[in-house]
Amino acid sequence: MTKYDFDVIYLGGGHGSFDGAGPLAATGQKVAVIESGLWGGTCPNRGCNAKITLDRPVILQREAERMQGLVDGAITINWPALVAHKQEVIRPLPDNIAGKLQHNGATLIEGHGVLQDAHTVTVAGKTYTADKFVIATGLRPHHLAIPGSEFGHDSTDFMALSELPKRIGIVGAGYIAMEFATVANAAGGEVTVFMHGKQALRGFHQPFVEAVIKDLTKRGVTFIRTANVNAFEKDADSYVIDYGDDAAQNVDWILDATGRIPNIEGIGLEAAGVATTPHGITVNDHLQTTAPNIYASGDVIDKVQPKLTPTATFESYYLYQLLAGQTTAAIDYPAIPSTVYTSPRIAKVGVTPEAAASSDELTVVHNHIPDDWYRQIDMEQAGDQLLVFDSGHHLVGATEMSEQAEDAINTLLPAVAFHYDQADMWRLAHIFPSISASAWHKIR
Ligand SMILES: Cc1cc2nc3c(=O)[nH]c(=O)nc-3n(C[C@H](O)[C@H](O)[C@H](O)COP(=O)(O)OP(=O)(O)OC[C@H]3O[C@@H](n4cnc5c(N)ncnc54)[C@H](O)[C@@H]3O)c2cc1C
Ligand SMILES: NC(=O)c1ccc[n+]([C@@H]2O[C@H](COP(=O)([O-])OP(=O)(O)OC[C@H]3O[C@@H](n4cnc5c(N)ncnc54)[C@H](O)[C@@H]3O)[C@@H](O)[C@H]2O)c1
Repeated sequence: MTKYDFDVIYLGGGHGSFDGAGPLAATGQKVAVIESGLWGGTCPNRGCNAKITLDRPVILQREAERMQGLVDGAITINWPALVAHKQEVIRPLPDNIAGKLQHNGATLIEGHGVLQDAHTVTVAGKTYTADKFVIATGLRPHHLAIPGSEFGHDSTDFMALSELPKRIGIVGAGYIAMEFATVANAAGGEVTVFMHGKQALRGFHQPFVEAVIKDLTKRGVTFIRTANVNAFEKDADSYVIDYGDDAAQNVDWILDATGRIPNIEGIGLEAAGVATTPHGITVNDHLQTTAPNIYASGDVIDKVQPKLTPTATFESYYLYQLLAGQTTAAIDYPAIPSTVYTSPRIAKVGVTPEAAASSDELTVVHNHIPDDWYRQIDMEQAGDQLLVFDSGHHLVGATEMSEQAEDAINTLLPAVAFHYDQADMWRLAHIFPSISASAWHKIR
């Protein structure tokens, strides 16, 4: 038994924490998790799970649209019912996550934790000590520092709207802007996206991004490029977005989707000797901060890997293995996949086609999605896939724009992560017909 109350205390109860805290507690270590909001953090309550529930009818609407003639009638989205359904779906998640942690033997502490030194945290006036800490406090929405910024809302506010406003102005052109523009447009909103620069979704294959923008434009979304949004104003019953010299637009609701920033202030990191940058907590290749007994996990880390749930889960599980003494190795990240849940989606993993273009060792294979008989079933009319192979025909990267891109890319992950050769690829027998069989057919 250590001289501390706990072996490990986690600050924050999201994926960066609970995916590893549970298994660690199950080994018999004394583990506590502190959470100031909902158990499970952003992803289940106001991120991935919540968002994808709102997306599902959009997919149905698009599928019915493509299949007109085989099915009759357009699908319209009942927004209030959809938001209520989303709430029903996600309501049990915090209790489920908390219950699982407790079942594994972890102590749950509710409240805002503040480190007092490298071994002590206070929560609502109570003090707890630990041999080690894991900081997993995540990100919060960035708000533009402009006059009237208080009239802007964030993604959590959007997903809680009981009525969909008529005219919606979205500032930013990243994941949240593009996904929520898709949902709001499908549900009948008049959407304008104010882009900071010329490109949306930097980091994704731009021809795919432009195809999605073109499709959304055809559906009535307005994209204003290089909009210098410099003020929000109240105007009777509506709001005005000022975006340049004499350029302004009236809307009923404003989504400020200009990024997310790390929760590193007001939690005692300085007192504990934990160094930070504006992008988050500085860690070494063992996710150890500048205070040797304090680790960090998830979105709050300053890192090159994408700040997504699969990354947070991977880090959390790695820390479990490290703190349980099962490994001493540095973290070895796999290629982290990601998807923008527009319709069509854009998904990617590993080496990009852009990086491949500047290498003599890599080959890019192009597949046009509508040529695949399996995609013809639900009449996909647009979409492309780019596969990157090395000289030994190992798949090292893939990016796809299609209605089922997230599943097509997901199924290929083992080939990328484990460097499958042709023999390995043929050892797998996929359920047929399926999106997996369709995707694997293209890489063998
Ligand atoms: C709208 C939206 C959609 C998203 N969609 C996707 C998606 O489709 N796929 C995907 O992979 N990722 C998605 N993400 C990103 C994903 O949600 C995050 O990468 C993931 O939640 C990170 O987990 P985390 O544990 O690091 O942080 P979080 O889940 O944010 O957890 C941090 C927790 O710490 C708590 N906390 C902070 N400070 C303290 C303190 N001092 N004391 C106690 N508790 C504290 C917070 O309340 C929070 O619960 C989305 C994010 C958003 C906002
Ligand atoms: N499908 C997914 O996996 C998913 C979905 C939603 C969110 N997320 C996560 O949440 C994070 C936050 O999402 P996000 O869309 O807010 O961030 P983002 O970083 O993806 O996009 C931010 C956007 O805001 C713009 N911007 C920045 N400063 C601006 C300014 N001053 N004026 C106007 N525009 C400005 C940027 O150009 C960019 O287009 C993502 O990076 C991702 O980690 C993931």
